[in-house]
Amino acid sequence: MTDPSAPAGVDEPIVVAIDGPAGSGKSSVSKQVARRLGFGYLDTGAAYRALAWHALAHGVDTSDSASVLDVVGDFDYAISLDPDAYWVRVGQTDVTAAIRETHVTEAVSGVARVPAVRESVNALFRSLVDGSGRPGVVIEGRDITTVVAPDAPVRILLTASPAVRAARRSAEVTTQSAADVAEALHRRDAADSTVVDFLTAAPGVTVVDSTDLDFDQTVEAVIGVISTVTSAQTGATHGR
Ligand SMILES: Nc1ncnc2c1ncn2[C@@H]1O[C@H](COP(=O)(O)OP(=O)(O)OP(=O)(O)O)[C@@H](O)[C@H]1O
Ligand SMILES: Nc1ccn([C@@H]2O[C@H](COP(=O)(O)O)[C@@H](O)[C@H]2O)c(=O)n1
Repeated sequence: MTDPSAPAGVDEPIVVAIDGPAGSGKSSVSKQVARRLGFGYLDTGAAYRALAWHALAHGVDTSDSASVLDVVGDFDYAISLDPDAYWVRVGQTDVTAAIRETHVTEAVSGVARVPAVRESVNALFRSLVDGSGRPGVVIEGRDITTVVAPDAPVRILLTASPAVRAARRSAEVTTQSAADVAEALHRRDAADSTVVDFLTAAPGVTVVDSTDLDFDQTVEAVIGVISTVTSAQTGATHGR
């Protein structure tokens, strides 16, 4: 993602890397931050979800790594980085809504724990950021601050208490009981956190805890972190 020989700030977008557990607000907050700043928005979880959808469509057992790898070859994935026109496609099929369905959410952790899958999608994420054509990109997921863009100028761990995250997710889901929603959310975090650590901030990563913040306050908090970091860098560039 970083070409050290390129003059800073000329061609490369400013990368805002955001990680956090399920239901912490990564996608909704990142999308709004991107809108406010005129940046692109990259939802990395969508790639894992789309691959899980693709594997299920081929009748694959997503807990079996070898079977998952069998269907990676014809996984034709595309995603929009426009926060006002978000879509996800596999081949000619728009899967934007389908990848949020419960059966896909339940299968996604199996796909995400395959190392070759992670390497492949991480390379894709970096090329999407580089080719965004935007002054910056907000990219969110689980390992963005640590693996995908560890050298990003802005790195944030967005978190909230488990109870608050479960309550927010439960408010969105009408087809399951609150207890079932909470259980599924915590089960997915437990599975995912065996692969990457998104519960503790890596060195240099700023924590934004939205437990006691509403949505707008959380967006402001993230924009505040971005402003602080970018103005400090501008000051350093100008010798201040
Ligand atoms: N600070 C906040 N206060 C209240 N609601 C919030 C806040 N942040 C996010 N939300 C709401 O919480 C819900 C979950 O947020 P979102 O889907 O963005 O989380 P996420 O971290 O991307 O989850 P997942 O990883 O499961 O996709 C959404 O309905 C969102 O609008
Ligand atoms: N950087 C990432 C992003 C996501 N995952 C996996 O994808 C699943 C779905 O992510 P959402 O953000 O859309 O909920 C998530 O549960 C992880 O299994 C990942 O591994 N790394």
